[in-house]
Amino acid sequence: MPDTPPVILADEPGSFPHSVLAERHPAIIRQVREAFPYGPEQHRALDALLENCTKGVIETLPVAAPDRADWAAWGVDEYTGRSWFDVPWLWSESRFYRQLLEAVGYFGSGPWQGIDPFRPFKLAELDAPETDEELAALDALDGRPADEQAAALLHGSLWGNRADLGFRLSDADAEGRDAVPGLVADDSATLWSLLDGADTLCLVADNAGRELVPDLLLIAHLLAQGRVRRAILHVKPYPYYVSDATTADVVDAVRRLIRAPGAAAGHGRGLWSAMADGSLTVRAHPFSCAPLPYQAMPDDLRAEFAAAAVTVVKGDLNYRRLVGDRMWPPTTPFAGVTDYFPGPVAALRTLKSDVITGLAPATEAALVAAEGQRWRTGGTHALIQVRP
Ligand SMILES: O=P(O)(O)OC[C@H]1O[C@](O)(CO)[C@@H](O)[C@@H]1O
Repeated sequence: MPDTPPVILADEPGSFPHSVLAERHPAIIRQVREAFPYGPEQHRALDALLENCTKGVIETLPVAAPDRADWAAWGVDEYTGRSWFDVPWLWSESRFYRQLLEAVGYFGSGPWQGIDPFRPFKLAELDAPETDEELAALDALDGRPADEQAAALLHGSLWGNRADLGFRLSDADAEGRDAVPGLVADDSATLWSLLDGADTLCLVADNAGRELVPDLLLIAHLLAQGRVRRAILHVKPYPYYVSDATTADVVDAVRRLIRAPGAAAGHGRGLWSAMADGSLTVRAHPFSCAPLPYQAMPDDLRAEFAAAAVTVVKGDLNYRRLVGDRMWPPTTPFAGVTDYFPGPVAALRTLKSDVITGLAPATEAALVAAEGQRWRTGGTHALIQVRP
């Protein structure tokens, strides 16, 4: 493991992490409030959270909260009573989403129990004309050679990460902006060598909607072609980071595929059967919503990743958790910072935060020359990095 820089905090005004806590989180509260006919109790709690998350300190969860023990294990005693801006950014962001669920009664015993506050946004994405277009493109792909199909589906899954609802709240133009040289690292040949004839693929999903659909299509293709025998799809046990996929979102996405005209429906039916016969399994491990890097993963999850031919980790947040949420020099080897991971691991991510490793010196120099440091957070670049 190379020399380790400190974890990222959000205490520097003008920095990206600071803007997430100071601007993005209040914007998310406003959007959620507008999307539901909540009662006075939820409105009061959302008001309190709005005040607390920018000016207050981290508070405890109610005694009856079902995940109090998890949070105790994840360091809540150390951080309670401290400003949101002074604790590790990874920790404060996760806690914010947990407190938002508390405010809307997601974990309570009342009528709002289990109501996903982000569902309207996720469903709007599934119903968007862009989703129709992406699914229609599958018809043309169907007659192409298997390798070409696989490469297109891998890139669909990768760039699907750009369609991230939380991201768009604060950078509405990001999706349409020109992607200067797209891929800043491309280990896809190594990824294919790990996938070919693999027994088990673990895919750690990120966002629902327009990212989960291509993730599922990639899995459907790999299973149908017999490239992998089984796939395990890790989703979040509860709503998180606005658009992160839960089991309910998997169901919505598979049903969306089945309803679509053309080739998409066949993939949807294939996924439905794969879930029925166990060749596709969905897992929702509590650690998937933990405010900690994967290096701190519990033994049962470690054993699961160790047994996979490769674990594909999707998205920006999972990348931060994979390499540690630290300002590594960009040329720090990816293999070094992931050497703790219990099996082969691949990251598929568009760049939406400062964290980056594994760049060639010439690539970093070209990015800086063209864009200063904007390439780190703009969502216009992507990477496929693999540690076999
Ligand atoms: O959906 P993703 O790709 O994990 O991105 C999450 C986004 O949220 C952030 O954590 C900032 O809030 C960034 O890492 C990223 O922009």
